[in-house]
Amino acid sequence: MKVAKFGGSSLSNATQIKKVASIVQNDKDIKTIVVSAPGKRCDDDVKVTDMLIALCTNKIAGLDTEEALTEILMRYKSIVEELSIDSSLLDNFESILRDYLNTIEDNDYLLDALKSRGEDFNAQLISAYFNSLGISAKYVSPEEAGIRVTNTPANARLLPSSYNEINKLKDYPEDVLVIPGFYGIADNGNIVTFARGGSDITGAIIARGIRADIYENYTDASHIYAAHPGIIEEPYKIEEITYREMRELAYAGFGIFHDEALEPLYQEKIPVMIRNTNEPHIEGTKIVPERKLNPDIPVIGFSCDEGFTSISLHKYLLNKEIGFTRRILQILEDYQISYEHMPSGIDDISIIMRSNQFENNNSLDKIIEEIDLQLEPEWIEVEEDLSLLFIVGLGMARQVGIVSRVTAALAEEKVNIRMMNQGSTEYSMMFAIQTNDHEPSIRALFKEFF
Ligand SMILES: Nc1ncnc2c1ncn2[C@@H]1O[C@H](COP(=O)(O)OP(=O)(O)O)[C@@H](O)[C@H]1O
Ligand SMILES: N[C@@H](CC(=O)OP(=O)(O)O)C(=O)O
Repeated sequence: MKVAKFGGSSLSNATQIKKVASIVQNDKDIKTIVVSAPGKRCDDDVKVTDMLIALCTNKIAGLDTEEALTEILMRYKSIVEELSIDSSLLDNFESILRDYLNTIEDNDYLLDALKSRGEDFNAQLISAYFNSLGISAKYVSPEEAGIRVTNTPANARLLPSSYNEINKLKDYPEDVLVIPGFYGIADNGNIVTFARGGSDITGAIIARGIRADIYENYTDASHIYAAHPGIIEEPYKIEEITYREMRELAYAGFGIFHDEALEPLYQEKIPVMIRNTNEPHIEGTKIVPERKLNPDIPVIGFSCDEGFTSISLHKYLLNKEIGFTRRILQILEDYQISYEHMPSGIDDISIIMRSNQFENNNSLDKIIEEIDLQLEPEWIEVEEDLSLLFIVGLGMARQVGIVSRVTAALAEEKVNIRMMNQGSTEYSMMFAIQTNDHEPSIRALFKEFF
């Protein structure tokens, strides 16, 4: 039994939805599908999720919402008309959006409720379309499926007790269940979304809950490649990759699969196939607990993510000062900031954080002030335009000379390594670099290792 998740690129218009129907018709093992909101139809298009966010932003700013609302409804109208399904669905979509805009007072919950409709409306219309083709399908809302989550807007976490309820989906008599991705229901009834790209998370949760044999993640790429295909023209196709390797790469830039989606699958050892809706005959990349193919190649992929800020501080005899790190972390906690890495030397320490946490507030300045006041360092330096580069591969463990190959390749491109980190498991190395070195670094490493 399979769970298949179709991403926004696979559902961007009626033509794409027809391809999805054909995949489902040709594979009787697919019993449940999880769907995203319509994605971009071309490079300069806008995802429905982003249109819904814009609608909410206008509402909160007290601006006119009619134009944004109409544009969203037009996206669905064009799909409904081309698929020749009952157009009364559209009236229902409109009244739901209007109802949310008029009744939800808290801005964070309004945003999540509106965002969730992208996937919810798509699931309803896809289910209707499947039935019109003679596929016995049922739309199942996350509430009915039992996806219970924490009451943390835009950052839902599944309540583990949900799995028992989700398991009951196996008993539905229909051939295919169609479940909207990206959100769950909090105990007080609020709609709460996962992080952006979170339909992968719903897919993984459903796969785990019903103990699927395989979780297929359909997108617009036939494989996971060793480096971002937008940077390397003909990247190496990965046939098999382990959960651990994928976790590291997905964390920093491999946007093809959400890093939070691996955890539920890893727990039940459910293999993941990355497949292409436009080329369903290609088998794609398999994410597995242990890989049998190419166990000895040292590096399996490189990823790089932009948007990091570091605070570095220096103080003579810092290493002797008991509680120094704890006090820094306490300051971060006071401002609700999470950190990603903390490279250190005997007299200096750096804290690397995602910069988007400082958007729309001046907490970075306040944190620096607070550190200065409480810890009295000799100097503090802030860098706001950092990227984190990851070199990943289980085969790197116990191999001598990998770091020197990496640093030599980066040196040749005149990339200045600002900080570096390697965990004791030796399957991942992190280098902090300046953002304008992102693409040259990936190209240099690809040339060195593939
Ligand atoms: N290493 C990689 N291998 C393949 N695709 C990648 C990689 N890194 C990033 N991508 C990008 O991920 C995209 C698919 O993810 P996404 O746009 O979220 O798809 P969907 O809308 O189907 O969920 C691909 O089009 C590709 O540009
Ligand atoms: N639609 C949501 C969730 C999602 O997973 O989308 P996609 O499959 O297009 O990455 C978003 O844009 O964040």
